[in-house]
Amino acid sequence: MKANQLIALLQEHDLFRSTTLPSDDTDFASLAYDSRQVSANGLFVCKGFNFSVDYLTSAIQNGATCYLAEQDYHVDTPVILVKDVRKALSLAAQLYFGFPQNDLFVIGYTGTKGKTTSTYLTTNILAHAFPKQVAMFSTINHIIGPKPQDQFKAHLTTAESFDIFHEMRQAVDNGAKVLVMEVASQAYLLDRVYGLTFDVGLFLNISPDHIGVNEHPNFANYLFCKMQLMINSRNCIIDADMDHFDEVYAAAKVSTDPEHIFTYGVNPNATLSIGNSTATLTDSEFDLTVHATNPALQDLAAHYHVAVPGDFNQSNATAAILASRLAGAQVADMQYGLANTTIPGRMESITTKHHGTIYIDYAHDWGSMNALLSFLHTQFPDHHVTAVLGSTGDKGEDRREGFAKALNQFADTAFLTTDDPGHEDPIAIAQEIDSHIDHDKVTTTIIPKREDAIRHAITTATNDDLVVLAGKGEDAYQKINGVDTPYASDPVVAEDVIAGLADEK
Ligand SMILES: CC(=O)N[C@H]1[C@@H](OP(=O)(O)OP(=O)(O)OC[C@H]2O[C@@H](n3ccc(=O)[nH]c3=O)[C@H](O)[C@@H]2O)O[C@H](CO)[C@@H](O)[C@@H]1O[C@H](C)C(=O)N[C@@H](C)C(=O)N[C@H](CCC(=O)O)C(=O)O
Ligand SMILES: Nc1ncnc2c1ncn2[C@@H]1O[C@H](COP(=O)(O)OP(=O)(O)OP(=O)(O)O)[C@@H](O)[C@H]1O
Repeated sequence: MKANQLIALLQEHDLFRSTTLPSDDTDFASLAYDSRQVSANGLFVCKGFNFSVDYLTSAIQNGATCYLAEQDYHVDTPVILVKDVRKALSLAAQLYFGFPQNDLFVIGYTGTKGKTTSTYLTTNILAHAFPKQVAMFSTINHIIGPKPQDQFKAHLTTAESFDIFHEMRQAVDNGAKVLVMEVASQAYLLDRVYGLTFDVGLFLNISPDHIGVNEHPNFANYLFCKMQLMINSRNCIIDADMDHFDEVYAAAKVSTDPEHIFTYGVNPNATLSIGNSTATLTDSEFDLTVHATNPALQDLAAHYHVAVPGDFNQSNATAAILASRLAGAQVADMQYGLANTTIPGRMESITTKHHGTIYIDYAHDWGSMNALLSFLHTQFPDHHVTAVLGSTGDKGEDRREGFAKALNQFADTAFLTTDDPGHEDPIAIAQEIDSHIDHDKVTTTIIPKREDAIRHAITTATNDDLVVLAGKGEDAYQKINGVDTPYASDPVVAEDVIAGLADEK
């Protein structure tokens, strides 16, 4: 990467301040933001809340011949000074990896809930339409090519900019033509996708979450960050039924012609309206009606079967239908993809012989718990609903009252237990949830050990009961005192309990 090209790009974005490089003809052999990843003749980027000048010293020892930063650290190495280092890192990564986004149709999902589910649904539709050409960056894992080694676990919902463009380059080199990715609000807060224009940006919903230390200072900032996806997308897709719809639509209109803004939902005025919806305990079906003259959308008026239950998953599926049409998929691809996708830890179900239906679901805030329990309560009003849940320690304290609110409305029994307590006492967290419970409506029992709570819930459930194991999905750990402590995972514990029940044999 030539220094003069980087400087020109930074100037274009009004980010460049000055440099002490002796010549702007310098050619960097590598780029890194972690001192441990620096190699010979590298450019090292100094950023981060916990940045230490020691990292710069060790980067220089490891081969950095220049650093890029917001301040001069007065080390005997040339510097490129910039106004905003996170934005500069994103641009430098795009230049270094040859702007891989230009060879991809990039679809980005934001929303408080449903990003992972919709990303999986879209990926599977597109994988049917364009085999071996679809990359995916989700909270659960990343796919950057068709070989087994091209799939790996994710660390963040949206990775650091350098890693995004690095993986995009690898995906393109492995033959990808489309990328489906999750865009967390933090991605805009921390400029992880700065300078990236999405071909399609989807806004699924918003409810208060991720507000606090190291996250957003308030809801307005959370909404503002999420809305940046609309401003940075060539086509926008928005849930017509969501809170703050008008603000999100207005953000989309800032940079996108209304012809390229699409809406969906049960709302009869949406571009795609969901109707004739039917649900079983384990899946659902619906029809779509098209309210647009755009000829490219007309055949989407069809019948769809989704292999995951929940009315919210019909919304996620419809978002995926619109996004995959814009990427070129046919209705047959959509019908196939939706009918054949399950998402790890999202509305996974186990049907027992005598202990009802068990759901393993990642619901871990009021919005998701409310969506899940209200769906079960409304669709299956005669069934007894039991929930097993805790609430995370060290963050999201208001979730505790939110869970109680959802339980009071839609559950009959709750086993309150441990869920990533961090540095807090899980029993105290459970008691806090319990303090907001209306005990005339919900019977609660606090059982600290999660495995025991699941065992009690399943063992005491009878034929038509619905048992929700909420919050952990397929996580095989509990975050306790800063350590990811091994935990078998909810589905494994549930299967184990069922296997041990005499009447299930
Ligand atoms: C508050 C926050 O979001 N921090 C993220 C941010 O950290 P940062 O840039 O401040 O960097 P830092 O961790 O302080 O480290 C300082 C710098 O020193 C470097 N370093 C460090 C050690 C060393 O030996 N040498 C060295 O050079 C590091 O590479 C880094 O560049 O950038 C890092 C990647 O460069 C992220 O790993 C880190 O995420 C932390 C772990 C995190 O937990 N983030 C959460 C809040 C988050 O981002 N969540 C969202 C949303 C999830 C959702 O929607 O549910 C997500 O996208 O996952
Ligand atoms: N469209 C939706 N509206 C409300 N709740 C939803 C929706 N889609 C999924 N959920 C609920 O939210 C849970 C998490 O879903 P998913 O993992 O797809 O969302 P996410 O946006 O990736 O979440 P997170 O940011 O917490 O990782 C699901 O297990 C389900 O209970």
